[in-house]
Amino acid sequence: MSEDRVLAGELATEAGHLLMQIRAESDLRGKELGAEGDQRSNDLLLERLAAQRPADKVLSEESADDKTRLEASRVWIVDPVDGTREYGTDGHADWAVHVALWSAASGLIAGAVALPALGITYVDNDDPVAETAGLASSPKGDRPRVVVSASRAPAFSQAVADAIGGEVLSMGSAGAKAMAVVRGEADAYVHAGGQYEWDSAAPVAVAQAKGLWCGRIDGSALVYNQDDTYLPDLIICRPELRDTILSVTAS
Ligand SMILES: Nc1ncnc2c1ncn2[C@@H]1O[C@H](COP(=O)(O)O)[C@@H](OP(=O)(O)O)[C@H]1O
Ligand SMILES: [Mg+2]
Repeated sequence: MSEDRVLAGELATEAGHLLMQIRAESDLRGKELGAEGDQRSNDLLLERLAAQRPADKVLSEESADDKTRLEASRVWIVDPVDGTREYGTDGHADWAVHVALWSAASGLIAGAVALPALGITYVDNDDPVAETAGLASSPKGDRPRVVVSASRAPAFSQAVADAIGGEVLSMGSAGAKAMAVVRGEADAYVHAGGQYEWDSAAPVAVAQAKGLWCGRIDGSALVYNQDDTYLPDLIICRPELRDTILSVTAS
């Protein structure tokens, strides 16, 4: 495995441990716990990246945007807590830490998504993934599942599910939803209406490495390290579902 990939996995896992510890020891809940977790996870990730990859730039949800990244050859794109709302709510495992590495030459070249409450970190290699029960409430049945945001589901969610003869499943966190598809608990993750590069970079790096199709809802490619980091929609799905899903979302 590349050293960058190993580092991405270590950092996401470490930040996840810190977040679990904060959640266990703190009296804070809700937005306040989310803010505390965001800040301390961000501090850890920035400190470790500065020490281990001093020449690289960082784009983080929780840091001021340093635009020198636009001329950089390597940029780490991190989300210290994805699914902040769920992190702040007892009983939720659908939150994640995202660490991705983008290069000017090749786009996303490393990515890790930690699901700390499940004790799993996924990295963008081609290791087989166990279809263990994780975030979905019941075992997957015969019908395909489309996983969508619990709070901001796209208007076309049900139409996508109908098109593939399946059902809609709600869950928090872009990373958790993408990993549900990686694990086989869902068949597609669709989103529209708003998101940023850090929400999808690491999940997409992992999903692509596991053979899933990733793109925008109009079928175009997801492009990272842009001046405007708004990247409002995406699809992550089993490749054989791509055309059917796009026939709904692209129209
Ligand atoms: N309409 C929207 N506008 C901006 N960000 C959005 C969004 N819908 C979802 N997101 C972001 O995408 C991530 C996953 O959302 P969801 O859990 O609803 O699927 C969350 O990241 P954060 O938790 O890092 O803020 C959330 O803020
Ligand atoms: Mg996020």
